[in-house]
Amino acid sequence: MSDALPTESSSPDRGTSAAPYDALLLLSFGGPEGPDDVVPFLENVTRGRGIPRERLEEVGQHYYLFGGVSPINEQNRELLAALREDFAANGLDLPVYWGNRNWAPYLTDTLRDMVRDGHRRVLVLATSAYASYSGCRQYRENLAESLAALRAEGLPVPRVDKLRHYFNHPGFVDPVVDGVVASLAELPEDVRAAAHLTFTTHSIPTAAADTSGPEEAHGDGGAYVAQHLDVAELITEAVRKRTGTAHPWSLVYQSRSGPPSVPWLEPDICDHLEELHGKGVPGTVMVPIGFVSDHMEVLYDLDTEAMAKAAELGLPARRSPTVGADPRFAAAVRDLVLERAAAERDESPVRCALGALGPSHDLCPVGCCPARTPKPAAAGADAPEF
Ligand SMILES: CC1=C(CCC(=O)O)c2cc3nc(cc4[nH]c(cc5[nH]c(cc1n2)c(C)c5CCC(=O)O)c(CCC(=O)O)c4C)C(CCC(=O)O)=C3C
Ligand SMILES: [Fe+2]
Repeated sequence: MSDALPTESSSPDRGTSAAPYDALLLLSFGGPEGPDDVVPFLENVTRGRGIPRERLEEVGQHYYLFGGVSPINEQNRELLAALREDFAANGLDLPVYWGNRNWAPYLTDTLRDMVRDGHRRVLVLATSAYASYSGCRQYRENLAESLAALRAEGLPVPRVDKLRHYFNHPGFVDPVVDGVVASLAELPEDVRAAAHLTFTTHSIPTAAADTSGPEEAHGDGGAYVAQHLDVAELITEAVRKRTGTAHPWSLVYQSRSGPPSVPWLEPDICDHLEELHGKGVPGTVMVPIGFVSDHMEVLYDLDTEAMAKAAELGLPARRSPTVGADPRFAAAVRDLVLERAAAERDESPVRCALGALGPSHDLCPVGCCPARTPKPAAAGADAPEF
């Protein structure tokens, strides 16, 4: 159980051995890099997922507004560079690769390269910090599918493990706190002290939220909502320590898709901005804690749509940055890699985590974040063959 693990709020010295691992794989979503990529990208994302055609056309327009380019790939290149730099500077000799679910470089191609380069024990960093089907199990399904493809090609199949959820690692949280403090300072002085912190994340179907994480661990909203609430609370407290102000806050949702008949997590951020304004709140900072970089869901759904809503209401608003390629995040990944490597060597490492929930599990338990239609998933307790 995670609550029995020794926990620290800052990283201990862990040495430099990643053994038994021989490579790290950055696993992400992928995004289009030009107008011709947009439709094939959206087809990849939505294959078999029942998203209405109108929603797809609408989301396509979001990408065309930015020349058909999502910033996510460039941001992952920057994270890759930050990881390599941090590892090299700290004596961690572990090659880092990058593969995506929905766009080149595709996961299967990257894993094939890794195997050809001789790697057999691969650790995976997914660019989602929380538990959920979309942010965790779906990546594990992608891994299982790619490993099966390699096996079908007659290649050796590496063993893959996935790093634990890092939403409450100080290297993920601290840069966000800095960003919130800076964004508050950019609000007009007369609204700053009473400004509301609007924490935001991706909406998902309530059924997916309720079943996220280990089944027995959480109530309504599952691990997904519980983890976001924990992060929101600890960021608010860290901001209070820095500014002396206990800002009121809420957790809201964005980027909903799927048919209206299916319930998703609410309130939507734009409805919430209206509500805040109606209650006389003088200003807000939107804090996208659900995302690891300022990709399209941030650039469009927050910077374009939610900002337009705030302007329409006359509500002063700022959007604080995501962690991106912050060197503290790169150092956090190194800490998590060394922690997991030590755990694999049965060394009972100290786990670094903030907040009330404690460090997340290393190995997703059987049935964690279930899919609507069960598929093989690698890197979990229900996937011993990988
Ligand atoms: C929890 C979560 C994260 C965070 C965790 C993580 O990062 O993994 C996330 C990230 C992202 N989602 C992204 C893009 C899209 N997500 C879609 C659709 C969906 N996302 C969902 C959930 C999540 N999504 C869900 C439940 C759906 C419905 C369909 C389904 O069950 O799959 C669609 C289809 C059209 C639409 O409905 O919007 C698109 C285009 C991009 C790329 C942005 C860029 O290009 O910069 C990123 C990082
Ligand atoms: Fe998404």
